[in-house]
Amino acid sequence: MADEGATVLVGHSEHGVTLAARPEPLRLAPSETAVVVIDMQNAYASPGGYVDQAGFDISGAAGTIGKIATVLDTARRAGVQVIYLQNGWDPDYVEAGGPGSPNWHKSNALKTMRKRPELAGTLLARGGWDYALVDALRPQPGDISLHKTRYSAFFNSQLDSTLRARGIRTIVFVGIATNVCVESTLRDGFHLEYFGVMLEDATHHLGPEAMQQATVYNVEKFFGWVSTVADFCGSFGQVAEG
Ligand SMILES: NC(=O)N/C=C\C(=O)O
Repeated sequence: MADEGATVLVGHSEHGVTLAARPEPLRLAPSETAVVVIDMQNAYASPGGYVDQAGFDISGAAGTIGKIATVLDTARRAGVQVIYLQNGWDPDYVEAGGPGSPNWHKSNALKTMRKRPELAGTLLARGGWDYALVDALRPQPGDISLHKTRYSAFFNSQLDSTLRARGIRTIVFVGIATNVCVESTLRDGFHLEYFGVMLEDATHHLGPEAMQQATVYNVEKFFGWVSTVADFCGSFGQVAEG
């Protein structure tokens, strides 16, 4: 058993990099690590997108975009797989589920469209502006893009098979929202035996600031590790330059 506070060795990481993280550092092989970008769509990060229309404060969201771009640049140069997730449904909302689905009752996008019929067909519909990734975070050659229809990116998606086929053991999470889709996916990943790391300053919450801190606590104490953009780029940047 590893000592409390000692570096956790993940997979074949003998010649890997050490990432400063809480509650302890991780030793990671770049080829067994993926950065998963959760839902950096206009819906979640742009004025006029779904969460803005639904009445959430999105003022902090824009600040994550540049940080995520920096992380992705370092990851690609270090040979770390970049995987984008996009949340939403077909334009007819069949994938959203009807009244028999809890999603139909809880999704604030669906609720907002029911309350404001002029928005019907616009929010989180595949092919539309709201569903699209923000311009500054367009996938690059070699990146993988996956669709998801529920908060957890593992549910009814290609994520698990995509990761397993590439021997990925560690998922580094960035994106929105910390306390909804990021946390749901990191928790499911934990139960599927993935090591989950959340970069706390490259994620943004929905709701009060306490939500961000609650997820940071949950991840650090129960489900994974918490690190920062500077630490990620410091560690994996050495591989990128080497
Ligand atoms: N990406 C997310 O965390 N989404 C949260 C809420 C929603 O999609 O309604």
